[in-house]
Amino acid sequence: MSVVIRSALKTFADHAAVNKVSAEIPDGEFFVILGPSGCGKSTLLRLIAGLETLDDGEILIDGKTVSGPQTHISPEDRKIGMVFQSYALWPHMNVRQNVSFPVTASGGNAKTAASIADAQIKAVSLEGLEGRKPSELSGGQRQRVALARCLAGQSRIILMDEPLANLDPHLRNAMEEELATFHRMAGATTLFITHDQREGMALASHIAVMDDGRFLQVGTPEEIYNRPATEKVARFVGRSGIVAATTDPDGHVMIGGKPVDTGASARGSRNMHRAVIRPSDIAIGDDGRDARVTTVAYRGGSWDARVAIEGLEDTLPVTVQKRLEIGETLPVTVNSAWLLPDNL
Ligand SMILES: Nc1ncnc2c1ncn2[C@@H]1O[C@H](COP(=O)(O)OP(=O)(O)OP(=O)(O)O)[C@@H](O)[C@H]1O
Repeated sequence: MSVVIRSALKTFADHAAVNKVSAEIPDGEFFVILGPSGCGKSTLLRLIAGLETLDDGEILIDGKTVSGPQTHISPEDRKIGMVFQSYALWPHMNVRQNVSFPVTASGGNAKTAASIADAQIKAVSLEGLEGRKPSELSGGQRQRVALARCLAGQSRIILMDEPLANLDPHLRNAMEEELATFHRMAGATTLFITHDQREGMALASHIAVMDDGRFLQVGTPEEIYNRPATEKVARFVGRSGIVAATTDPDGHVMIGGKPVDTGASARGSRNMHRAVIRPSDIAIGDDGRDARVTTVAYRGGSWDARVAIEGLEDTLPVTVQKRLEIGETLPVTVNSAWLLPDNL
């Protein structure tokens, strides 16, 4: 089922938590809303779920208005599956009963419900805990029960509010893969919110980068990474350095006095630009300029570092295959860059 959001506005006191957001999410998408804490992600999801009313605008599910100026369909009539930060499990039911609840509640027989529940309990690696009550589980285990229950409901639209936030990194990676597999199999339209750009990039078919109640950019993960629309998007997604670029009289784009390839970037008519430099834009080799290492972090097999080049106002990200010391110098060449379109 498709979800269409038209100029959705939600204000708390004087602050627009969701400020005229629009998006068209086709059937079967894995749509990730990515943004820092407090940017309005949860409020937007709650509006789609029907847990909040709109101040203005409209939300349509499968072409039908569910929230609008004169309309507010109740959450239970929207037929949406939800996994929110608060797990909202039934405290008196054990794991199997919780997971099978959506099936029994919609009239499925006990045998079908148990077999669907067991498959989902296995998918989230909770076998052996079927008989436990939520109070006898860890936070991460409860989150997995909530996820399994949502998957068992077989809704055509699933809303997820940071469902993996309480899991340890190992389990989180495994659950990401489970989610991606489940999505490929079931094909339910999924709206997933996170402040973790790595997780968002891994799961999304499209990402909306949200800040201060607005969508800054909507695109595929590759578009958002390779062609960020604004400096905020470039800084929020992936590693980057953002520096001034100029166009010389022959039309070459120059960074720190050297020409760079700006690929598909639009240039506009101005000769001053802001340029985004990613690790893949940088080569390390003998004919480069001296760059001083300012930070280093081991990433398992490689090191992520930042380097400072005299005359450039931001440090640049590099990935190297050997240990570096802070303060040492590397020969660095900036080969390419993306010119930000927001200040053309
Ligand atoms: N019921 C409410 N009453 C008043 N203000 C609220 C309410 N719900 C949210 N807000 C405010 O609206 C803004 C957006 O909140 P929201 O929970 O949607 O952000 P978020 O991006 O989901 O954050 P997080 O990632 O921390 O959960 C915040 O400034 C928040 O304080």
